[in-house]
Amino acid sequence: MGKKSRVKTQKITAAAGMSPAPSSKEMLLLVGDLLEICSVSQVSPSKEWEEHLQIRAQVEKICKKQKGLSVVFPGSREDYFDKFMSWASENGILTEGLEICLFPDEGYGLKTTQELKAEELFLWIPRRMMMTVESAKTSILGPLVAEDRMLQAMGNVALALLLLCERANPSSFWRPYLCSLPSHYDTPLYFSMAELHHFLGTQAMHDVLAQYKNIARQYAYFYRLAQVNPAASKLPLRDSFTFEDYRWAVSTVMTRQNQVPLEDASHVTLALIPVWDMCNHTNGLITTGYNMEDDRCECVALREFHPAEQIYIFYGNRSNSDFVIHNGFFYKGNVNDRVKIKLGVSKSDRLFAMKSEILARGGIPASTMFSLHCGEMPVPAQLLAFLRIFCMTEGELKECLVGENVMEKIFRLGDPDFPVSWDNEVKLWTFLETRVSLLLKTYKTSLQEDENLIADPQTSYRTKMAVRLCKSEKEILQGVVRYAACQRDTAHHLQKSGAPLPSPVVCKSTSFSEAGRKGSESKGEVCGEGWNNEETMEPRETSNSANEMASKADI
Ligand SMILES: C[S@@+](CC[C@H](N)C(=O)[O-])C[C@H]1O[C@@H](n2cnc3c(N)ncnc32)[C@H](O)[C@@H]1O
Repeated sequence: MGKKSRVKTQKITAAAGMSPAPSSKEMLLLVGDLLEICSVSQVSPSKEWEEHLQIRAQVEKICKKQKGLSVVFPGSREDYFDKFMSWASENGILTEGLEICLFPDEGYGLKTTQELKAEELFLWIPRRMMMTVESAKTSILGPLVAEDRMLQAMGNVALALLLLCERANPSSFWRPYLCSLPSHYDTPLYFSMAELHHFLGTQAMHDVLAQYKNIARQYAYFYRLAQVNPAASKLPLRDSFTFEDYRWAVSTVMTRQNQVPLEDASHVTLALIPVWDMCNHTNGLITTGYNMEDDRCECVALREFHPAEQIYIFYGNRSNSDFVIHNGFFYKGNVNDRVKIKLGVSKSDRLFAMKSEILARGGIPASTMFSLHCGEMPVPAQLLAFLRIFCMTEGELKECLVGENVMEKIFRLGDPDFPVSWDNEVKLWTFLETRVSLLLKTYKTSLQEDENLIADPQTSYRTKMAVRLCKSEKEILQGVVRYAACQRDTAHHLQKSGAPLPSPVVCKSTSFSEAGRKGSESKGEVCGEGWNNEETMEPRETSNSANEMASKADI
């Protein structure tokens, strides 16, 4: 069926002037080499760029062979918006008062045609309209998911492959949705080498390169699987599965996925949620939840919106590095912005055993990534506790290990109001100031140079994004240096004046762990890191309270 419509979207195989489609054997060899290059683990930071060049060269070789083989829809996405919104409303999505509109900063988004009050329900999407990992299991992809451990463990990959299978099917139920999606993205997977270069020296660079490597490795793994596994014999991926296809599908999932509860609420699953995923991000609270009674995702207004205004939602507590790497945009004025910094107790430290024991009791690894935040309070409780332990004398360490109320003492280490000693305070703030000042020296450009590049109309959107990230990292780090110097001076002054240490009457803190973000854990040896964009919608009673939903949904 669908021969006629297939003509429109089917791949172009060896059209005039093009090289003939590569043989499966040839492709398997190229892809096998890619898998090998991408399977080297633990590359030292100084070698990561070199490794990336090697991966890129192999990917480019593959892409050259695959030129013209991807499925593309004719015309542009806006040609399909009317059909998409009609399909959505005919199938139970509440679209009344909503229009898709082009906005200068965020691309397409949702506009309200009516007055919306804060916390007013304006959009719902029934479960059957979502593309979920469960849809993948019951689709043509089902037999492969049932067989492959990697696909079972990585819902985001299953969703990406489902997108590609549905895109190749002219009679897909999802067609109006698929046609409405962007044809390309601004995630770093799409950056040219020249654009990527602007991440050099940033704290985000490692994650940018790791993302590319993971996706290239996944592509090689799943390309091979589609070719050799009998459970994949009926998949359109066997005839055509290009790197470009995978980069598109991964970026679609990465920039639009969300977690929703399963029907029986036992677990969560990943979902693409049509129409809702047209909403762009602003600072605020999560206002989307899952109504288990009506089995649908519901979204209430973050604040009041007037007719013709864009409706924004809040994507979650993410840094600009998260936004750039996983969503392909930089958000100016991000109140949750932060920079990662690696700190650890050296194994050659004479007091390593005591320090790591106290850290372990407080749930902090002896060596890990910490966050430095933007704003007035750049040092979170967990990092403060680490720094205090890191700088303790043997006597101070013993006090946290033996005696009464040691756990209370350990948890209090994250409380800025209760220093261990003035000497410890002076040491830890001096250490942080020095460490972050050194980090600032590794950046390749000055703030002024960044600003010039951003202001230059010749600079590409993607380059601007990388430069803005670089600039914001430096600004956060400069803020930390100023804060640490100020804290050090205050402690020094109090020490000199013989001020008594504040003594706690009631223990204020019970834990200094930072709220963990979903999706950052490693999900499999071949596939590496998750794509780190999903938020969770927890089951909830029918309610319009934005705050109630936010507290339940923002994990
Ligand atoms: C869920 S989609 C929203 C709809 C999207 N604008 C579109 O055209 O399909 C998320 C994407 O929208 C864009 N976006 C969302 N919020 C943004 C913002 N505040 N600034 C710039 N781009 C934004 C980014 O490209 C992001 O990957």
